Amino acid sequence: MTATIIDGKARAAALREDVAGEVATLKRDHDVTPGLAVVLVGEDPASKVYVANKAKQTVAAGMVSFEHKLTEETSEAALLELVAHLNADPDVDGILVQMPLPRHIDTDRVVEAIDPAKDVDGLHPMNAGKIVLGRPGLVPCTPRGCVILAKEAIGNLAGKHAVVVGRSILVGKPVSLLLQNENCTVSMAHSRTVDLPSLCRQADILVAAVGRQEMIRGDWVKPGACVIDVGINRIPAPEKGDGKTRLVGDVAFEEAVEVAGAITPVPGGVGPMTIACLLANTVTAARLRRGLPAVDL
Ligand SMILES: Nc1nc(=O)c2c([nH]1)NC[C@@H]1CN(c3ccc(C(=O)N[C@@H](CCC(=O)O)C(=O)O)cc3)C=[N+]21
Repeated sequence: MTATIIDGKARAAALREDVAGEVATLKRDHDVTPGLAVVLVGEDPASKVYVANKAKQTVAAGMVSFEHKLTEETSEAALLELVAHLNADPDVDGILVQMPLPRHIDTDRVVEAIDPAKDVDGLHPMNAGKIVLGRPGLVPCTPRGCVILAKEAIGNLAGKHAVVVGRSILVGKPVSLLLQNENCTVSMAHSRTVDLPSLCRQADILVAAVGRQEMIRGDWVKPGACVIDVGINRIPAPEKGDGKTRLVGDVAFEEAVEVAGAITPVPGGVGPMTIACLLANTVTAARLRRGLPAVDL
């Protein structure tokens, strides 16, 4: 059996269309154009590419993009000052500070300085707390993308056993909570889990968010399971030419595709959903900030 490949690129394009429709409605009915500010500190090449993609897709959806590129040497105080400025700017509905930040900057302090109402990354403790409580709020983008893709593949998730491998603040923890809110039975696995392969084999939904290339093998996958691969690992690809690289996930795709019922590819799976969900959160933030009800996106 060969798994259905879950087309994250197509699902993300559909979500961006919905976002563009809501942006047009906001403009028509309320004369509001949502604005997203993205802050990049330093010269990390991968981050630069992501930030450029975010800006392009923000504009394509009809929103305004504000890009702030700061040097690697930027002080924490200067970054906090920029965040305060963006918090106060009425044209800014969403603020995203690209991670990772340089080592001399305290990431938690920066995240906590962002107005929770503008925290389109969903990382502020206030928004994290709302997920725990199952209350509506701004939800982290990659975890939300995982849930949307799982639903795309298997529909209602209620009663499914989801195994989440990885417990990071950015993905593992929030995706576990979102899956619980979808009425899954969730197991959270991590580096100290005993016999990880056999736990994974019990998963109807297997979410791989460890950041280790191809760690999850085909024989860890229950036949017919839905596999969501969050990993974005850039590895050398000498077959493509000198110095070239390619992306691989946390799942050994060629093995898992033979066993799973549905699987996300890397690239073209969760990655594009992350940016589409960021745009959706920006619309949600723009509405809520003006006392308008959130729309389902
Ligand atoms: N504050 C913050 N929020 C983030 O959401 C955030 C961040 N910092 N720092 C870095 C990670 C990483 N991230 C990705 C977004 C899109 C793709 C994506 O679109 N990937 C494409 C391929 C891109 C390529 O070819 O390089 C794909 O998987 O098909 C990947 C990774 C967001 N992150």
